[in-house]
Amino acid sequence: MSGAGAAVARQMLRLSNPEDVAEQAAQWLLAVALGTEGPFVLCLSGGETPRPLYQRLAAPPYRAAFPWERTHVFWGDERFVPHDDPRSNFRMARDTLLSRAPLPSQNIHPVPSAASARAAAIAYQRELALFYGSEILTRARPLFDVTLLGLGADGHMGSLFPGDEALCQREGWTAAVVGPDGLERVALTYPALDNSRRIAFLVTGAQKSAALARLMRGDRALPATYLRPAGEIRLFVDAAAAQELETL
Ligand SMILES: O=C1O[C@H](COP(=O)(O)O)[C@@H](O)[C@H](O)[C@H]1O
Repeated sequence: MSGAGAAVARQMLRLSNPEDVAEQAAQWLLAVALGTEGPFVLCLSGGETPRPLYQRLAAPPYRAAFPWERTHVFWGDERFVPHDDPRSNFRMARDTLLSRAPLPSQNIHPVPSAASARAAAIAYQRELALFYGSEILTRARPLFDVTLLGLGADGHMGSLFPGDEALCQREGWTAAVVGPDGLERVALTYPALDNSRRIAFLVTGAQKSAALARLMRGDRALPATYLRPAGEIRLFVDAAAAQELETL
């Protein structure tokens, strides 16, 4: 696990439904992107939860207002499947956002295709280091301006699952992991995720309420409990996901 370290500022926005979550997250992302000088480096989450956010960013008013030409996108994790596979996190972002927004193609940095998940993880770390300009991360100059993350009902975030040995990785920025469903994946590890200026979780739906309550209780089995980014952690949460918080 990452170090327990000093407490990190967590701010939760409780919203009515997934559409409100997407709208508030889009407004916040736009404000952060416009307030960032030079390249705006965004690490995307996969799965289903961010779909409405990505669709919103690719539509008015965000499409015209967002500084796409200086935005670079990476992924916090990827399933080890071809980019065209319906399970691909790249494909979800491409279909909802990247094919619709005027983002220069050289600013899109998917987890590379490779012969194995391990080779993909190594190639992805190389791509990240090339972009960052160093193989050594410094918190004074974070790799990502914003990292988006989701929370699985089983408590995973990105492709870091409770109990996985990748949680103990202190040096490498990426890892090849196998999820509980047997699917191989490429995950960013704590060294990379923590090298974010800000982390934002999008958490919607009743099926996430137990995991969210565990996170807010500081459950030590949850990978998200150990995140220590350079700045804040923001949680955009809908009412269904928040329902178990009342019992805390
Ligand atoms: O497998 C994954 O799961 C999480 C959560 O996905 P969701 O569909 O419940 O939103 C996601 O954040 C991650 O990127 C993805 O690979």
